Order: sequence, then structure tokens, then C-alpha cells
Amino acid sequence: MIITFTANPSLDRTVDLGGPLTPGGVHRIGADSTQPGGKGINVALGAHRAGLAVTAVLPAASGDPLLSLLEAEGLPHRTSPVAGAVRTNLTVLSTPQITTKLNEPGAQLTTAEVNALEALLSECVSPGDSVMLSGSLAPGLPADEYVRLVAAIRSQGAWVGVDTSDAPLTALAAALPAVAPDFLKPNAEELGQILGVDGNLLEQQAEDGDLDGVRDAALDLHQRGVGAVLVTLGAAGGLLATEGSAWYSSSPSGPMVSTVGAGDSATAGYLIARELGEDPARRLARALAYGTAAVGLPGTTIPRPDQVHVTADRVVRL
Ligand SMILES: O=P(O)(O)OC[C@H]1O[C@](O)(CO)[C@@H](O)[C@@H]1O
Repeated sequence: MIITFTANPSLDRTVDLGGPLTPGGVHRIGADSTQPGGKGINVALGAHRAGLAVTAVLPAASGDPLLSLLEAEGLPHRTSPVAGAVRTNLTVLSTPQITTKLNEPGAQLTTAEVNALEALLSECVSPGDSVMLSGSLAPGLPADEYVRLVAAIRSQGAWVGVDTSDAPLTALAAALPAVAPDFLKPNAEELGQILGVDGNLLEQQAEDGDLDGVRDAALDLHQRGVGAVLVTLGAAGGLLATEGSAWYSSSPSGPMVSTVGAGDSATAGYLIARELGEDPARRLARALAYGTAAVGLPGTTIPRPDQVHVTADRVVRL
């Protein structure tokens, strides 16, 4: 069973301006749509569409509009009740092909709500499960929440991965090797946050064919106890450090419609590859193929397997 945990889920509203975004200007919205969002929910949707058994765990009040969207998707989920409403994250599409994202902080959780959410996650996890902890933490959760959850989930005999940013990510990196997840999925910016360097520079170096910085950082995290480190590098592809080695692949080409959810789709692709028992090269290839497919779909749309074209031809061992 794949369990995803989204501490700060969202309604992802996408508006298309059909023209440029001008700071201080008045804009008329053209197309407008709302989809379920939040990193763990996106990962769960990808795995569910691939036919895997999943449960998405999240905080939400009964009757929250997000829950109707999850039901419409047929996504199996368990919710822990909270008083606050699920946040709305806004994606503004403007020309020339610019995606601007405005993420709300999310409603504050009380201590009782945090305790109930943690208890629900623990109740859902069984030995042998794969648990993915994804996204920002709602206000009320401590920055070291993922450190505590990784330790707890591992002690329950389950595999655990994390995809987060900012303080929760640096707290997790600081806890290595005493507490280490089985899987970490930073993008270049997040890798930069761990290293205390400019992530844009790392991505630019990778685009220029210089992978040393990303490879060394990923291998260092792996040597400090993280089972597998998947670094997504946008247009520059991605790198996987695991089993004592690193693999790199350039990005498969495809249309660019919306980058929202591409990283989560890559994580879903990685989890699907693990379930299929694929080797590291193929796991990297499937992850990037899922990310590329997501970029070709509107808003926060997570691809179905028939929209994903996997080939390990681009993968090289570094
Ligand atoms: O939890 P965060 O970091 O605010 O990110 C949430 C946003 O990221 C996404 O999961 C895409 O990665 C969106 O669905 C959501 O709006």
C-alpha cells in the first residue's frame, strides 16, 4: 500500500490571463478551473491512476470542497477533522508561457488537531507500506515534524520518502544520519536550501552540462543515510543517487503547458517504478517521464500511464 501524507492540502485554482501579467495592472480572467492539490494528494493521484493501492491522508473539515473533488476523482483518502478550511493556491498563467504561483499558508492547526492527524497517519501505516510525506507544513506543525514522522514510520517497519522545502527540509537534513528517510526528492532550489547555496546556480550548471555540484550534493545526502535522492532539475532533467552510485538523464522533450505538479508526478513515477521492481536507471527514467507528461497537461493535472512515455535511453551512470 502507498500512503501519502499531505499536511497542508490545497484547492488549486488556475486562471489564464491570455496575455501578459503586469504588476499593478487590472487583469480580466479568461479560463478558470479548480483541481485538488497539495503534494501528497498529487502523488496519490498519480499512483492511483496507475492502478496502485493508495490512501491519501490529510486534514480537512467534513464538507470541505476539496473532499468532493477527491471523491469525484475516486481517490481513496482518510481525513482528520480540523476547524479551518483547506487553502486555495492560485496559479496565474500569462504570456509568454509564464506560470506564477501564489500559495496560501493554510489554516492554523490546534495541538489537538495535530495530535489527531499524527494518530491517523500512524493508524494507516502497516509494515511494508511505502509512505510519502509531501509538501509544506500547515501552521501549527513544528519545523521538525517530518523528522519525527520519519523516525516513527520507520519504527513501524514502513519505507518513507519526503518531498518538502524551506525549514522542514533543512530540519530533516540537520537530523541526518540519526534519522534518515528512504527517499528524498529535492528540486535544485531545495538542494540549494540544504547546501546553503543558490539553487538556481546549481540548475544553471546542470543545464550547461556541469553536473558535479548536483551529483556531489546528492551523493553526500545518500552517504549520510538517505536511501535514494532524486533531484529534479526542470528542463535540465534529473539525477538519482542510490546504491552508492549516481545516474543522470536529460529531460525527455514534450509540450510545455503547466509546470504545476510536475515534481509530484515525478515522485509518483518513482513510486510506481519501485512497485514494478525497476532498477535505478529505469526508476529515474519513469520519474522524469511522469514529470514531462505533467508539464504537457493543464493546471495541476497528474498524468495517467497512457500519457507517459518511458525510455531509459537518455540515462547515463555518472
Ligand atoms: O505545500 P506547498 O509547498 O505550498 O505546495 C503546494 C502546491 O504544490 C503543488 O502540490 C504542486 O507541486 C500544488 O498542487 C500545490 O498548490
